Amino acid sequence: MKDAAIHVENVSASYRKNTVLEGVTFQVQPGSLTGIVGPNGAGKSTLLKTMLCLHPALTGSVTFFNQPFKKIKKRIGYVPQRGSVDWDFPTNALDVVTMGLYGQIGWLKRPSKEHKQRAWEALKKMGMEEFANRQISQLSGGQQQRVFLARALVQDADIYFMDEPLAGVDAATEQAIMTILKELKMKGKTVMVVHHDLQTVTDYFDHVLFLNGKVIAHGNTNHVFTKENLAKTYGGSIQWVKEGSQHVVHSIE
Ligand SMILES: Nc1ncnc2c1ncn2[C@@H]1O[C@H](COP(=O)(O)OP(=O)(O)OP(=O)(O)O)[C@@H](O)[C@H]1O
Repeated sequence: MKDAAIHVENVSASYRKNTVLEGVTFQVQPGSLTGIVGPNGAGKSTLLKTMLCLHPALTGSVTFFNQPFKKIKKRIGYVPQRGSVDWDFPTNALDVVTMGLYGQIGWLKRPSKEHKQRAWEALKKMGMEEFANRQISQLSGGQQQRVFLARALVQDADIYFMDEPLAGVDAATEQAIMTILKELKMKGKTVMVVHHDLQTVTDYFDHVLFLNGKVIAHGNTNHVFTKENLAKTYGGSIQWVKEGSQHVVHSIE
């Protein structure tokens, strides 16, 4: 067995007295594309934040390629939930993407022409080059999401965490983002994505982590994405609907 890209052991987290995560343990292999699913309030965003030291863990440990976050943070990319970002911050799309390079540039140094060129290329890859000089507050939600993806890409990380990158984007943006995520996986990168659309889990992800305060199930999508695990995770808040000859799952939260 290869060294785990991510090893989470017995992690618990809370907001004041409200325990949100309890005894979360799992390992993720390099080169996998994992969907994190669970109902609203299950702790999915908190899990990402705790792994990235943006929220304190009460217990447990998290390592990436056997190293703590602090030692390896330049190799980790994060796309936060769109709603958690201050989009009024006065900056343009190209500068947001260039920020993804600050680990390499150094915070007090100015980006070189080559850095700007790399940022521009990442924007281009996301089909956003014509918006390079546009203030981020003047982009649509899907365009903002593409800019954040470009920022993560330019970083050329080994591990990526993305919090609902597909929320509220149109079908074309969804396909563009999924193409990029599958390319990252093909290059051997490890990607974990918080995801809400249960219908696309089997198409999009090779692994799935069912979370509801604790890990309900985790593993290869073909083995783990079952009615039983969906019921254990969502309780009564899912429905099976007959579409043609198949039953398809819908979340009704
Ligand atoms: N900053 C905060 N202060 C207090 N409670 C919080 C805070 N952030 C989240 N919570 C609570 O922690 C729980 C888990 O929230 P979290 O955002 O991690 O869930 P989630 O699974 O990502 O939910 P969703 O699918 O709705 O985005 C919820 O009950 C939420 O109300």
